[in-house]
Amino acid sequence: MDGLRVGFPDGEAVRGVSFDMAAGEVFALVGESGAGKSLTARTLLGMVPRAARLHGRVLLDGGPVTPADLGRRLAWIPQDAMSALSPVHRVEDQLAFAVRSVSGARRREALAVARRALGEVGLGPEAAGAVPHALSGGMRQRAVIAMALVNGPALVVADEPTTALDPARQEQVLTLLRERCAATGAALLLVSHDLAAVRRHADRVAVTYAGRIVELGAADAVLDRPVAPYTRGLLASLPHAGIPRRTRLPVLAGAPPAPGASGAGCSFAPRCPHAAELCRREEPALRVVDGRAVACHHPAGEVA
Ligand SMILES: Nc1ncnc2c1ncn2[C@@H]1O[C@H](COP(=O)(O)OP(=O)(O)OP(=O)(O)O)[C@@H](O)[C@H]1O
Repeated sequence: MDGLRVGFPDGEAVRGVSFDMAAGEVFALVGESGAGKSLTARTLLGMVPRAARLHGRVLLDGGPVTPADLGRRLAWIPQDAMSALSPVHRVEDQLAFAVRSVSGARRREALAVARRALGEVGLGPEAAGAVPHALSGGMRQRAVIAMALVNGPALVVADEPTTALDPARQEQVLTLLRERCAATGAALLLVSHDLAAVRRHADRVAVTYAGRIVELGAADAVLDRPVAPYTRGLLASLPHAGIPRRTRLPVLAGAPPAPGASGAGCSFAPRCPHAAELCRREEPALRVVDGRAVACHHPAGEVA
C-alpha cells in the first residue's frame, strides 16, 4: 500500500498510509476508533464506501488489485461471521460454491475440497453439513476462516475477527487463523483493538492515529518499548498483568480530531504531554528511531 488517502466531503479519514507485507507475515493495524483502520483494510480489498475519494496505490505481487481478486487472491474475514455466510445454505455447500466459482471444479470435487478445508479448521462432517445458525459463534468463525482460505489467497484481511466471541474462543480462533495462514503462506492483515492479542500473534504492527501511521515496527519492539507518545499513552491506559488491584490507570485525555479537523502540525499535539512549538507547526514525517518508523518530533529516548 503506497500513500493511501481516503477522502470524504467532511475531510480526509486516511492521510497517506504506506506499508508492505511479506508472504506469511502477520501485520496488525491498531489505534483508537475512527483512526482509519477499517477504511485502510477495506481499500486493500476494493471495498470502499461510495462517497470515498481514493489516492495512492495498492499492489499485490507487483501488480494492481482488481475487484475480481476478492475471493481469489484476496480474502476477507469480517467481525461477524454472518456477514460472510448465507444463513440458508449448508456450510460445506457455501465453501464448495466458492471453490467452483474460481476453479470451475465439478460439484463432487468441490465438495471434497470444501470438506477438507473445514476439517483443517476442526469442523467435522456434522458441522460441515449444518446451516450456520446451527453452529456456535466460534464454529461459525472457523467456517469463515476455512472459506477465506479455501481458494489459496495471497492476503487475508481480518477486521476485528474475534470481537463477537468470548475471550477463550477469541484466543483459539486467532491462533487457528494465524496457523492456517502460516500453513498456506498467506499474509494476514489483522485489524484489532486487542493489543495483548496483537503482541502474541503479529510479526509487525502499525499504530494509527487520525488517519496516519505514527509508529510501525516489530510487534514486540513497538508494544513492549513504544517510543511515540501516542503509543505510550495508549499502552499505559490499558490494564495489564501484574498491576496492583485498585490502581488508577493513566487516562489518555481528549479525543482524536474528526476527519478534516487536523491543523498544520502533529494531530496528536493537543493531547501530547511533550508537545512543543514545532509539533503545533509542522506535521512530523515517519523516520527511523530505535529500529522502527516513528512520526514524532520528540520520541522517547531522544532529547527534546
Ligand atoms: N462512509 C463514510 N462516509 C463518511 N465518513 C466515513 C465513512 N466511513 C468512514 N468514515 C470516516 O472515516 C473515519 C475512519 O473510519 P474507520 O472505520 O476506518 O475507523 P476505524 O479506525 O476502523 O475505527 P473502529 O476501530 O471503530 O472500527 C471515521 O471516523 C469516519 O469519520
